Amino acid sequence: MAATTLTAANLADLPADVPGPSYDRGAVSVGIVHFGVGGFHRAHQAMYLDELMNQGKALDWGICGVGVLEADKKMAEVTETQDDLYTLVLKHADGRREARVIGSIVDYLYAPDDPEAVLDRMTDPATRIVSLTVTEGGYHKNASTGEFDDRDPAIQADIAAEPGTAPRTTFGFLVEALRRRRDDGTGPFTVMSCDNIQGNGHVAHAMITAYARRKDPELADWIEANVPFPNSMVDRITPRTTDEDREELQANTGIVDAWPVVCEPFTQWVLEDRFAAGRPPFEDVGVQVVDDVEPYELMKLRLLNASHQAIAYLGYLAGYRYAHEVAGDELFAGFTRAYMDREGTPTLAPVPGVDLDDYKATLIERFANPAIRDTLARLAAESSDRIPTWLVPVIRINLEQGGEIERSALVVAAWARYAEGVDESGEPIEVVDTGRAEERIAAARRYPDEPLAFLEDRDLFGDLVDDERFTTAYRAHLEALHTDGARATVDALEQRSR
Ligand SMILES: NC(=O)c1ccc[n+]([C@@H]2O[C@H](COP(=O)([O-])OP(=O)(O)OC[C@H]3O[C@@H](n4cnc5c(N)ncnc54)[C@H](O)[C@@H]3O)[C@@H](O)[C@H]2O)c1
Ligand SMILES: O=P(O)(O)OC[C@@H](O)[C@@H](O)[C@H](O)[C@H](O)CO
Repeated sequence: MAATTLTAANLADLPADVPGPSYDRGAVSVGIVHFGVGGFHRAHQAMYLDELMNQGKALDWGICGVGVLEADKKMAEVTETQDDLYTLVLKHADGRREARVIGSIVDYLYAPDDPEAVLDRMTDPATRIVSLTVTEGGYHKNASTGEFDDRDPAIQADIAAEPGTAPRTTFGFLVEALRRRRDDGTGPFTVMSCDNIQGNGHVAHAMITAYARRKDPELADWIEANVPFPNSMVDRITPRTTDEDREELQANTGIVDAWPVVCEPFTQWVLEDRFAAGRPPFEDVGVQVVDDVEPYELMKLRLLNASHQAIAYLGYLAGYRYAHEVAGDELFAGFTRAYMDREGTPTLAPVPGVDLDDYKATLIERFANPAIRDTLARLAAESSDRIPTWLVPVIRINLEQGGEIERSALVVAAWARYAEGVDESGEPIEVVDTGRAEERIAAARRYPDEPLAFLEDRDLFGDLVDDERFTTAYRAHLEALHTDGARATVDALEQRSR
């Protein structure tokens, strides 16, 4: 098969079964600036925009991506070489692949190279939405107090900088751009968070205004009064792109793409309709535009994301390395479903139009899709941002209402066991937890002398360490994980609760 390097000039040479943009990309203008162009943004928001553009709509809502981290340099290089084009490959469970080339991202700026160019884009009146997928850690929210946490050195540098100085962080760019737009009368843009955070819009609002208040209280008041931060629930399992994905794409289609995205066929986006200066007609491509996103996002975070945590640590300790292996193992699938039914679901309000039994069954099927090859390492990274956000609220509510906590306690214990950094076969585990890995590993290794040491961090767990019902379950599970291993511990728990 002839090789086609993915560039604008080569779009006409794409194979017949890989559609490219049907619209004239030259006619697309930027309306959205997006921070955090990673796998998920390219599989989700940019795909929805591309679908709209294929319908001849939203051509004034093109995306300009922005990267603020050193690690984003690679994305800058690839977007430059490929005219911002990339291939999105849906992997069906039966082995089928569906590929298409996405054209909705039309520019990419690597902020450290030219911060003023980013601010120029953000202050252009044509920019009406600034969207974010900057991970849970990108919001600087202290999980325990719920307050803005200014300990990140880059955030501290941006707070200390004089007004008008080029920022380094996402918050720095947002607030400086809003200051300039207020001062020159351009007016606000909408800040649209698409991260997996409960109340992602509310959190973005609270943290960004808290940051702004540290720099300029009047500006913070203006942001409070003028900038909308709609909440959203976003869903599509998007693993990291691997070299095998690149090679497979080339072998199947001839397309040479330095950074394609692979993901599951399922996709969902539920979005609140609060925008300062208009929005694309998202509902025309299946986005659910609703008044209140909360029931949907709690359902997703406490069932899907919290279950991912259950799968990650227990599965890894048991010797698995991929999510589908764990979800395909009856014991672990049963445990995960029981967590959902007995601990996650009782904390949820009814979700309009959703049958939760179907939803949960579909989740196990999605996790079990063997084509996705989502690694447990991805799911087990950044645990300090994830367990407190998704699982600790479930535990708290169940403790308050006398509900079950056994399985959640086992997941937390499995995190502690995983954070010791050695698996059940004595192999080292790479614990990825930005800014916290060393401290988490040290706390985990205080077992067995201090069995509750891992829970003592109140930033992460609040007062769980003081709750005897929780600590009794946690201690027993942690001990069982050490003496019997993950599989036997899960098995014993499931036998007991039959
Ligand atoms: N991958 C998924 O399955 C999935 C699904 C739903 C939602 N999400 C959300 O999207 C986020 C990103 O996931 P991804 O798969 O694209 O990850 P990724 O690693 O591919 O990309 C993450 C992007 O965020 C940027 N980023 C990270 N920390 C940042 C910070 N402090 N400030 C600014 N930018 C920062 C990175 O530079 C990168 O561009 C997740 O954390 C989650 O909230 C992901
Ligand atoms: O990407 P994170 O850090 O929010 O969480 C890891 C996974 O649970 C998550 O990426 C899921 O795959 C995703 O939320 C599915 O929509």
